[in-house]
Amino acid sequence: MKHVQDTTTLYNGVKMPWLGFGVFKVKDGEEVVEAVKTAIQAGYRSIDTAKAYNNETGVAQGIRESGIAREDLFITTKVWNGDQGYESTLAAFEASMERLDLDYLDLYLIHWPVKGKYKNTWRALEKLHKEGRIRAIGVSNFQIHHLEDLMTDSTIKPAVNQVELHPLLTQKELREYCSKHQIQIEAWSPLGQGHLLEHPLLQDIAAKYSKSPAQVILRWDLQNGIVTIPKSVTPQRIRDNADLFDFELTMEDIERINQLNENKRFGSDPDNFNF
Ligand SMILES: NC(=O)C1=CN([C@@H]2O[C@H](COP(=O)(O)OP(=O)(O)OC[C@H]3O[C@@H](n4cnc5c(N)ncnc54)[C@H](OP(=O)(O)O)[C@@H]3O)[C@@H](O)[C@H]2O)C=CC1
Ligand SMILES: O=C1CO[C@H](CO)[C@@H](O)[C@@H]1O
Repeated sequence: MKHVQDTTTLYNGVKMPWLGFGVFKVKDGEEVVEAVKTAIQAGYRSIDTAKAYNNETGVAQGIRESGIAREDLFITTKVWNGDQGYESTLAAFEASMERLDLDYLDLYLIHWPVKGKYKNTWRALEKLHKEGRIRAIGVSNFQIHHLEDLMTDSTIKPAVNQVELHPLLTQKELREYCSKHQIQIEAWSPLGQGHLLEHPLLQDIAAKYSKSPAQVILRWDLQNGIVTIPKSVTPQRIRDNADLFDFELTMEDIERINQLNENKRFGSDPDNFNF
């Protein structure tokens, strides 16, 4: 990847930017409007929201005010746990599209693998995809066993699996499984929600390249073939997190970062969540 707008090609041919802008915990209204505008100005072309983030309306306003053409953007939202099931997912999708002020969506994800529900939810996503309402459909927080189960009797396989992934949770097995099945891995909380930025090894590597620890982690994602979606409401950080294309980590430094894995989660465990 050489440029902020470079893309990965999903197995169905859809192009998805390697770098996206996450908006979890960004308040609807002025905060999210300004953050989205700043991100688009800094070169981000992908925005990751969810019904659960309660800011789809503000995301839409930020996009409108940025003046960018719709076809130049890649918008992701997600079906929330309480909406899972066939009919309720179809209704939740229409409500998200209304709030997002869109007539097609780039990527719709099942937010969490709700037991007994996610297969019927997937049927709804397949229908919307076949109708041309969504360019790519995928999942989030799916472990290998959830993916195996989903793919045993689905006609379309997920194009993306968005999971918690950062240097303390490198998800090696899941990444290998997804790579084998041409499912693009996308990292949520890539900066460990900000907790990883004081890590001595990351600070050491950052100093060597005259970059920040955040930039080192995001570059580690990109060089590992992982789509990444850092969040910030701080204009300078939004810009810095997209300034990743003037340096390259050596294989040795990538390996040093890989060794930090502790299987440590900052978020919930997909096998043991309760929302
Ligand atoms: N599918 C899922 O279940 C989930 C998906 N996500 C998605 O992933 C996105 C990213 O994850 P998120 O949990 O937000 O956490 P991140 O790992 O992106 O970290 C965000 C935190 O790091 C701080 N930060 C960002 N950039 C820098 C920087 N350059 N230097 C110092 N601090 C920095 C931010 O502060 P500040 O904003 O104050 O600048 C914020 O506190 C979410 O916004 C959401 O879109 C997240 C969780 C779950
Ligand atoms: O994306 C996420 C952030 O918001 C949700 C809770 O409000 C989380 O569960 C989820 O993983």
